[in-house]
Amino acid sequence: MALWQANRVRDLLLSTHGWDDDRVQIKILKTKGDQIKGHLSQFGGKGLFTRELEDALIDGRIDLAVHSMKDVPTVGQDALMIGAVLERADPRDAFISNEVSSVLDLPHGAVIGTASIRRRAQLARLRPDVDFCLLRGNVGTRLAKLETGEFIATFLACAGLKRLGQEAVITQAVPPELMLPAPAQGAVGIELRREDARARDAVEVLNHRDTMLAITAERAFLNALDGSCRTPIAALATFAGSDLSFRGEVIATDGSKHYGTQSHASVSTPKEAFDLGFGLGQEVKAEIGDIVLWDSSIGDGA
Ligand SMILES: NCc1[nH]cc(CCC(=O)O)c1CC(=O)O
Repeated sequence: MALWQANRVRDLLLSTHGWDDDRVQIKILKTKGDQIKGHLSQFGGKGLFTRELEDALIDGRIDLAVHSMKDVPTVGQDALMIGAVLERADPRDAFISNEVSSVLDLPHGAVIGTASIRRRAQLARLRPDVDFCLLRGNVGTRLAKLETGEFIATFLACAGLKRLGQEAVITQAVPPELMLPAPAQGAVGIELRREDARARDAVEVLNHRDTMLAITAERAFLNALDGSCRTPIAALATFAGSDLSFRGEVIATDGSKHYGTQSHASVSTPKEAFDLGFGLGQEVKAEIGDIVLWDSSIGDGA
C-alpha cells in the first residue's frame, strides 16, 4: 500500500509538471510498524509507520515522505510539515466476511479478527455479545487468515483495499453512522522539510483543499484529546458546499462508554478547520474528565 501511494504521488508529480521519469525516485524504507507482530501500543504506538521516514527527511536522504495520514501523529517535528494531501478516497471501513453479508447480521457470539482498538470498541458498543481475536499483518496475510475460520469477519479501510486492487473482497462498506472512521482515514499526505521551498512548490499543486481542511479538523479533534494509539477516537468531516459537517467520538475500549459530538460550520481556511475540530475535542475531553477509557492490553489505534 505504501508503495502504491508513493508511486501515485510520483506519477502525479511527473505528469502535472511534465517532468522526465528520473526527476523523482522512490526510496523504500522499512518502518517498525511494518515489522511488529503483536500489539502496536506496546511498542510506542503512533509514529511507528512514519518515524523512519521523518528521520530520513531530516537527514536529507529523502525530500518527500508519503504517508497514510491516519498513521501520522498529530504533533509532528517542527522542521517538517505536510505539504499536500491528495483527494481522499473512500473513508469508510470495510466489513469483510465470507459468511455474513453485513455488520448487523453477525450471529450471536461471533468472533471478529482485528488489531484496531477503535473498530473493536465501536463494534463492542454495537454488539456487546461479540468476541475478538488479534489479527495483524499486511492485507494479504489478514485475508488469508479469514480462510482459516478462526474468526468470521474482519475490518479494513476501504481506501487501502482499493489501492491494492482488492476492492472485490469488501463485503460491506460500513456506513459512518454505524462505524465512524479513524481521523484522516483514506487520505494520503506528503511530508517535507518546512524550509525546502523547492519541495513545497512542487507538491502544492497536488493539494486537494477540501481534503486538507477535513483532515485538519479531524486531526485537531484527535490532538485536543491527546489521542494516543490507546484511545479509540474516530472523526469524519465532510463538505456540503462551504459547510464542513463534523462528527467525532471517543469510545471506551470495551464499548461500555461513548462520547459523541457533531457540529458544522462554514470553513475555508486551515485555521478555521483546526479550531472547529480542536474546540469539539476540548468539549469532549471536559465531558470525559478523569474516566479511564482504555485497556493497554488491547490492539492498536488504526
Ligand atoms: N494502520 C494501517 C493503515 N494505515 C492506513 C490504512 C488504510 C488506508 C487509509 O486509511 O488511507 C491502514 C490499514 C487499514 O486500516 O485497513
